[in-house]
Amino acid sequence: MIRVGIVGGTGYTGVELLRLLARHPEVQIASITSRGDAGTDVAQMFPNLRGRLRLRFEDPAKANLKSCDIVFFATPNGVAMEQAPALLDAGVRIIDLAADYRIRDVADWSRWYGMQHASPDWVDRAVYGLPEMNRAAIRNARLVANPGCYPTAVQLGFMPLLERGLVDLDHLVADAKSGVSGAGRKAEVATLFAEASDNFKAYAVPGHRHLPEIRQGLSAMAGRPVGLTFVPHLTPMIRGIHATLYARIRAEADFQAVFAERYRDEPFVDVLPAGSHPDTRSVRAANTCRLAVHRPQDGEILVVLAVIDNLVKGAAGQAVQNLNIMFGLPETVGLQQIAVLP
Ligand SMILES: NC(=O)C1=CN([C@@H]2O[C@H](COP(=O)(O)OP(=O)(O)OC[C@H]3O[C@@H](n4cnc5c(N)ncnc54)[C@H](OP(=O)(O)O)[C@@H]3O)[C@@H](O)[C@H]2O)C=CC1
Ligand SMILES: CC(=O)N[C@@H](CCC(=O)OP(=O)(O)O)C(=O)O
Repeated sequence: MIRVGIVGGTGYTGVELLRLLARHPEVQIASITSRGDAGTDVAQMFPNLRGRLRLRFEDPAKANLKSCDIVFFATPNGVAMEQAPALLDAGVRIIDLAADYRIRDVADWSRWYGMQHASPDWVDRAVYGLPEMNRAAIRNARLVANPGCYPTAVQLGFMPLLERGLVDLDHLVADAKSGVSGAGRKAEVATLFAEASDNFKAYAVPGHRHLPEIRQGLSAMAGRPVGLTFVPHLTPMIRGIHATLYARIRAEADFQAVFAERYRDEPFVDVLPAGSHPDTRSVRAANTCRLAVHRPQDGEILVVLAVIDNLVKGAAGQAVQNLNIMFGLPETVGLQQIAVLP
């Protein structure tokens, strides 16, 4: 059994990791931490786990994380960069669900995240954990930077077009909407029920911290820097991301066939039949990205629709997919959940 530790077990991505890993046949959860709730029974905090897990939260300062084969950091930005290096030096492999190791340009990361990087040497050695793009490198990675939720949906949606150079690379547009769990479990006015329900708004239009991450990924796919406008929105859903992507056609192709071919062997990307409109609820609680490609009015703009569950393919599910790849397991182990409808 693979011994797993989770730092930051009381947040939304933490409990999502627990939901997935509790039924993973090759994994034993050895340790899960909380600073504020050390000693509390995990199933007391998260009743969905009653009868499935016998585990207590441990103080991160006292937890024996070095005895683990792999540790997930489900913590705010800036925690893994401080704590991961000692574990890496002890031979523990790491998957960071936060952004500490996602951006290769450390100065750029510091500008967007507003802090100095505590372990810049590890940034070069980290592998960006988008399996559909980086599967081979993830296999041997010691440190995986799990992608952000918006970046997962936007990169999977644009990838087939950019890899083949089919669209104008200078004027890509990503208009994305997220459910409220994307903001985490911490108390915040913007995510109060009375603020976020029955409401809809854009935010961070001048620049969201996922912009450099998405641009970095899209530029790697295209083989040169891309121009991107990215506008996130908060919707009154609990889970889900819906990204509507726009690109001007540069070379003619059967775009439906391009998407179907690119993702034919991908277990977690579902290209819908031509004319489809994917629902966020069709991926709720599942590690799936559903895509549809449209060419409205046979015009010169392609529209790609991409939906994921921000907590699953956008975070914990993708992290478990990466664990499976890193340990040579079939990629779908523990990740076969069907989305919950209605
Ligand atoms: N929510 C989402 O959809 C997505 C989130 N992410 C990223 O994943 C990470 C976790 O997100 P999420 O679960 O939503 O966040 P939450 O705010 O819900 O949870 C954060 C967790 O981190 C712990 N924590 C906070 N500070 C520290 C610290 N200094 N040392 C150790 N533990 C700490 C908290 O526990 P305690 O205070 O008890 O110690 C808590 O369990 C974030 O970086 C987020 O950006 C990525 C993709 C999607
Ligand atoms: C709805 C909402 O607030 N979403 C979050 C992004 C999700 C996230 O956690 O992203 P990182 O992993 O890069 O931090 C936000 O816009 O800040």
